[in-house]
Amino acid sequence: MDVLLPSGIAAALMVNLMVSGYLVAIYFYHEREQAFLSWSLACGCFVAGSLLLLCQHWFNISLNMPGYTLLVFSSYLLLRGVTQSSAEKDTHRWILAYLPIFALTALILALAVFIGISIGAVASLMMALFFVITERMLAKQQDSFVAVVLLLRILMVAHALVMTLQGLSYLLVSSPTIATAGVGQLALFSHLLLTVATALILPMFHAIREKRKWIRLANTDVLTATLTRRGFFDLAAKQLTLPASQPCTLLMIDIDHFKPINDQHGHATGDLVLQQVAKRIQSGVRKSDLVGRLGGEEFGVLMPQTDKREANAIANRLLQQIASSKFMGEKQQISVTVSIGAITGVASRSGLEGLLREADKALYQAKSRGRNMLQFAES
Ligand SMILES: Nc1nc2c(ncn2[C@@H]2O[C@H](COP(=O)(O)OP(=O)(O)OP(=O)(O)O)[C@@H](O)[C@H]2O)c(=O)[nH]1
Repeated sequence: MDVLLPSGIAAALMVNLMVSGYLVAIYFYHEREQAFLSWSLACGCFVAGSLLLLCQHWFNISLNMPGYTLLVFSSYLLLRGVTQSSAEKDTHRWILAYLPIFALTALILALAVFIGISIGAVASLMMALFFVITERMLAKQQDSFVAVVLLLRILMVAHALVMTLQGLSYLLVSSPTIATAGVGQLALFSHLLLTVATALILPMFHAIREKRKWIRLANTDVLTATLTRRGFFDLAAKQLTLPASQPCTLLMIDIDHFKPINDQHGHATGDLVLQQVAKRIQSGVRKSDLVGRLGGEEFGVLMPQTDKREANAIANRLLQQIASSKFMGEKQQISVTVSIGAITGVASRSGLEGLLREADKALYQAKSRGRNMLQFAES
């Protein structure tokens, strides 16, 4: 055991140093994405903490406090990297955000020493807690179904269990035994596995998230936060591959006499009205319906599993809600109406192009019949 543990530690330290360098390289390559710096620092802190704990045996001085503080802090940094990677934008300057946790960790460990509890036990249990929280953070994310993330979550849970076991063994066994040394080796092996898997998986996990974020941004209209024309077409085409018997309805909604609003009140007021009408449309349909801005003041709504009767009720309610609302312009309140062209078809049989053509014709009829009305296309 005595021979195995130091060589195991040496291997763990070297792997951690290499992974730390690898992650810091990715940090610079990814335009200083904070998550990679946190993960790199996590490995660095693990190495520094372990070295301090080893040094105290060689130089016969107590370095338990800084050593264990760094080890606990390294597991916090892993968690921090996961939250940074899932946030749209990390607003904290990292050094300021990290300091309180570092100080708190040191304080808790000092308290443990003060009341005579094993510092190794408290540190191990705190690390287990951070691994559990990290696993929970990963589970909450939309991408949790990705196999690689699932593997990472399993490793987090396994490592949390090993750290808990180590913490309990420190608590229950007062002097080192073969059993505690065995748990120590298990913890080291588990840590190595986690570090290597983390180094392999986290960049991939981050790349998947980034790709999804960019796709979402590319598909979202900046002004109205509805889908862009392209996003609407992409998602609608997917929706229309539903089972053959499912009815679906497409609405084309166009604001009436929008040009005079721009001309009289200015483009900024026109933009405000567009935003508010878009919000009204979104809140008037189900979350599962697709709402997109197909042109300047024209919106498309695809409602899966919606027959003509239901669509009629929804569209008429939208007409009535918009006509009775006052929309805030730059200086005054504005009233607008919309015209709606609609078509109900059978999902898999109706191509999107065909539905759009028919709904557009119906919209044209609604406009020419006087506006502020709903017109269904003959299906
Ligand atoms: N403020 C603002 N105006 C826009 C935007 N996109 C398009 N428009 C304006 O929307 C107006 C559309 O005018 P038209 O197509 O003539 O239609 P309309 O005046 O609404 O008349 P009808 O549709 O026939 O009732 C044009 O003046 C465009 O400049 C935008 O993003 N913001």
